[in-house]
Amino acid sequence: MNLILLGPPGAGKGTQAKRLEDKFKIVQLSTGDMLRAAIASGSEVGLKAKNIIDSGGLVSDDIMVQMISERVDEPDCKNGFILDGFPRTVAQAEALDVMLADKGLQIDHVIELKVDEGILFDRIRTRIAETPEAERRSDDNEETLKKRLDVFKEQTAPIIPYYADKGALKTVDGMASIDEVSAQIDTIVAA
Ligand SMILES: Nc1ncnc2c1ncn2[C@@H]1O[C@H](COP(=O)(O)OP(=O)(O)O)[C@@H](O)[C@H]1O
Repeated sequence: MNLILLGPPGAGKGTQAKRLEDKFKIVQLSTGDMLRAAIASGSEVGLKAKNIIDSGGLVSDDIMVQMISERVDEPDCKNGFILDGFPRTVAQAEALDVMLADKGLQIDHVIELKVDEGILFDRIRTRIAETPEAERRSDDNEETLKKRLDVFKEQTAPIIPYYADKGALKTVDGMASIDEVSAQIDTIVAA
């Protein structure tokens, strides 16, 4: 089973992806985590990505599509995967369709976690406050947060109608409790 989790920063994609990993023995592919690992390793992609991420912008579609394409080919993805943070632009969504078709794969469910903007600010502010500075993500700060939400609205939100038009989109109330959100997702994937 292959899934896409969609939603703005702070929507709870990572939390739900972890639960889905355990429940269905499929792997979470978080492009944010993959990029942070690339930065930590000092790879060429990491060097290109660092300043972009710290400013709240988006890494180029080419780099991201290549990164996901290679990752999906790894053996641990054979049971299925959860895309978290990808696609983030309509161009990425289109490239994903082509890439998966080439590999003979498909997405089974596209699940949007819907959360009001004010709540997102509160959640991320709490995440910042509760994480010691040394462990904090370099893009978890007030200035970058606003930029990340703006980038989501401008560049990522258009993929919601992209999937809705294909009849592939399921929307979940991301403001419900973590357990309720999981239950809603379970109902969708069981259908
Ligand atoms: N698919 C992608 N395309 C372009 N940039 C990405 C992508 N995924 C992650 N990034 C970069 O990594 C940053 C952190 O991503 P992520 O951990 O998913 O954060 P968020 O908490 O905003 O969902 C993004 O702000 C962006 O700079």
